[in-house]
Amino acid sequence: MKILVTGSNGLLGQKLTPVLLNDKTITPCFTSRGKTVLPGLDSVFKPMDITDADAVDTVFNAFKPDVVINTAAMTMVDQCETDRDACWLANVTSVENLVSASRAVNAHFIHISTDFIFDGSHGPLDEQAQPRPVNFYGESKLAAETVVMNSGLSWSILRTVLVYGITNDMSRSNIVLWVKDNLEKGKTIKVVNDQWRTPTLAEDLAMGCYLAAKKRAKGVYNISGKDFLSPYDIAIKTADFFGLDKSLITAVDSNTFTQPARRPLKTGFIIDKARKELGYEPHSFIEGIKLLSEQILVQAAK
Ligand SMILES: NC(=O)C1=CN([C@@H]2O[C@H](COP(=O)(O)OP(=O)(O)OC[C@H]3O[C@@H](n4cnc5c(N)ncnc54)[C@H](OP(=O)(O)O)[C@@H]3O)[C@@H](O)[C@H]2O)C=CC1
Ligand SMILES: Cc1cn([C@H]2C[C@H](O)[C@@H](COP(=O)(O)OP(=O)(O)O[C@H]3O[C@@H](C)C(=O)[C@@H](O)[C@H]3O)O2)c(=O)[nH]c1=O
Repeated sequence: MKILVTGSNGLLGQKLTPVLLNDKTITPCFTSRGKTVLPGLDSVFKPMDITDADAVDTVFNAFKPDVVINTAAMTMVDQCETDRDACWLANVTSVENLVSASRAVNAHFIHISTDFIFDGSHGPLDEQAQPRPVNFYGESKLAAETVVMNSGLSWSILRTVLVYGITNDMSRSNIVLWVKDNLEKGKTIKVVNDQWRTPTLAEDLAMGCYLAAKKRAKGVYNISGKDFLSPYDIAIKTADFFGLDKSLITAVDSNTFTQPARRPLKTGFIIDKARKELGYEPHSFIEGIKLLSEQILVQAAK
């Protein structure tokens, strides 16, 4: 099975890499902008900017993937709110490019989506929940889902939530590392206690992608963690785990703590469908940060 990955330098992309390399029945092609950030990948890496339709067509026609896993996106939610053209180009126009190239080689298309397509009025949500985005990033990701659903391809849409983990040279941080970093520096942080998520270990999301690819699963699947937590809960559990000073964490609500882009209040996913149909089973949040802490130690020892 030939699998092409987009955004392979990202958090999910870097976690997908060893999973696919470990399965000798898979011939991978990892792609992202510029050079690969992972050592030893040159023979299975191709630079590919997904907003460049010609580049996408050239790589697809040469590799002829059986399955495509599209992890690439503009994921800085606040930047998406202000730079809407760049957001739409990366998150929607690019998906049109990838879908068109996938059609030419009849590939199964796996697209990664988000809880931010929902309005946060209630949660946790199953796959039938009605989308209503409250920020532009969410609008772009919902538009991308529509492109995929109307593509005529065999497709999976995997929705996830608040991904955390650590890799080399990440283009964005995540809540666990942000909390740990600030508390280690003795900085106070204000953290919301009225937003709700099911935070997702990047390794679990990568496994969900792998399971969907192996089965060429058709339809929408929620692939997230299984603990329903507020960012404040996440911060406290992170501080407890790493033995950091919890008094530096102040609980606030979303009226007092605002970001340029609105966040949906209550999301989080029900993952029963992925469990039943894909055999997906995530780590608990505590198991996840334990794994992350072990990786931090390994990185520090290098
Ligand atoms: N992180 C999260 O909390 C969540 C993420 N998701 C979704 O999961 C997917 C993966 O997210 P995650 O790995 O965390 O995000 P990252 O930001 O870590 O990775 C995204 C990758 O996409 C690449 N990319 C962006 N634009 C292009 C382009 N034009 N051409 C090629 N590559 C491009 C980036 O490249 P570069 O490194 O050069 O910037 C980056 O490596 C995304 O689709 C995101 O919307 C959904 C819910 C939660
Ligand atoms: C920076 C910050 C965040 N928060 C809260 C807000 C939010 O609920 C949570 C994470 O905020 P961030 O801005 O770090 O992350 P955010 O941009 O909300 O993360 C989103 O990323 C995109 C890609 C997705 O698809 C979403 O699922 C979601 O994971 O932490 C605070 O309470 N205080 C703070 O100072």
